[in-house]
Amino acid sequence: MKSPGCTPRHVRCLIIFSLCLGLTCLSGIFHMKNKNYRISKSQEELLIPPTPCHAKTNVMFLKTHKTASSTVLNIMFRFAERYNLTVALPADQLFHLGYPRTFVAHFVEGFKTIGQNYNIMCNHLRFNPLEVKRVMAANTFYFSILRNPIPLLESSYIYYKNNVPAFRSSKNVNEFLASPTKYYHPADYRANIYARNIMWFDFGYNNNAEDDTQYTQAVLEEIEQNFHLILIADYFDESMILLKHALCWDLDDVIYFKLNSRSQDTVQMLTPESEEQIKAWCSLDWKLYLHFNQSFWRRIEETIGLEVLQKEVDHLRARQKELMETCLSEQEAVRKDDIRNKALLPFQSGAADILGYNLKQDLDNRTLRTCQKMVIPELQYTSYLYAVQHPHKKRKEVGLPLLWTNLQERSVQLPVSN
Ligand SMILES: Nc1ncnc2c1ncn2[C@@H]1O[C@H](COP(=O)(O)OS(=O)(=O)O)[C@@H](OP(=O)(O)O)[C@H]1O
Repeated sequence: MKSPGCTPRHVRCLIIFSLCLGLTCLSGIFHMKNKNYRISKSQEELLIPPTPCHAKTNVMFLKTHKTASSTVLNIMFRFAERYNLTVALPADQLFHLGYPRTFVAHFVEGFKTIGQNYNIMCNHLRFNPLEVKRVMAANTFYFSILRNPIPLLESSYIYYKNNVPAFRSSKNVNEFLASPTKYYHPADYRANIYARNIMWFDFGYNNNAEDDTQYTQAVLEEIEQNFHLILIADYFDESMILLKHALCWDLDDVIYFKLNSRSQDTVQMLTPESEEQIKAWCSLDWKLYLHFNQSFWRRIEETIGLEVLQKEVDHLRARQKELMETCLSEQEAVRKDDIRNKALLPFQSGAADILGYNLKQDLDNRTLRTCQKMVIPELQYTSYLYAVQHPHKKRKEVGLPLLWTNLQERSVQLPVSN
């Protein structure tokens, strides 16, 4: 017996409708492959399909100093190349966006013609939200990275030993910290920024301000409003996983080789007194770090959870190891004098021996290109991207041999030496 109103035409409609529904579900499943999905517990329990997310391509990274930020810049540049994105690069011969001057839009190459159409911004600058917003699209994701001020100050001391008056005039980092005001003179304010609360300064605030609770609280709140995410360099791998989720990127987008690190013999041991002194001398940075270290772990607990985090960190490390075995002659960074290809020599500064990498000799062209991008230091990569994006401008000079010729910059794949 047929149910009322169930004519052959209705049956055909029902079959067509079911087919469409099936196809829609199937296409959804294929589309989901290799993408990240935020699955909340309730969704899991109810077996509701997770909401897909789309990789964010408008991203601003505030590159703070001595915080593993060169490694992050390398990740950002590789991502920009992968998706053919426009990077807000420093104008003319500069390698930073006007630092230490407060950022203004015209520090960006091509701003007058390109306007508010840049996708990625990640070279050093002193943050100034209104001017950055003139360059970056309205839906831009803002993030930055902080490091424990104790190892950070030691790192700064060695790296800026010759440039910063307060460091130059002291014998070593412990002597400086025993009585910082003896070496840190207010008259040298500009040249001394790396010697006190450098992260506070990079975020655009006064690094010599009085540590007053109301003021610091207001600054922390403002940073929370301006940035979607603050990473912690001391938990770099965990940071990369959190970033990957926040941006809906693939794991391979956040695989990295550590860049801009020092040889162990150029690291000075801090005394316990010096460590305590840093917390007081750089109390603004100390507060900044404590606050965002706490929110970093809270964010992990509220989003991916510690268990998933650990699994993904393990994946990241396994993939990194695999890539190191593919790319590198030695399975680690080497001292500056041991870097064979001088085109891959990182910028050297102060009393630090900044390490770099040697690539394997017999890599095929495609692998070689991938490996070169993993190890190319910040200045060389900035100069290269600038030449690609602004072919009619004079190339930024690094003073080292070129890794890629001009032809290759126009994406012509030719055999290259490593
Ligand atoms: N992945 C990862 N994890 C942890 N730490 C890392 C990582 N990558 C770089 N580094 C360390 O960061 C220091 C360099 O920081 P920056 O690249 O920000 O320096 S710079 O301001 O751009 O010159 C430098 O610290 P020091 O070696 O203590 O000087 C690097 O060793």
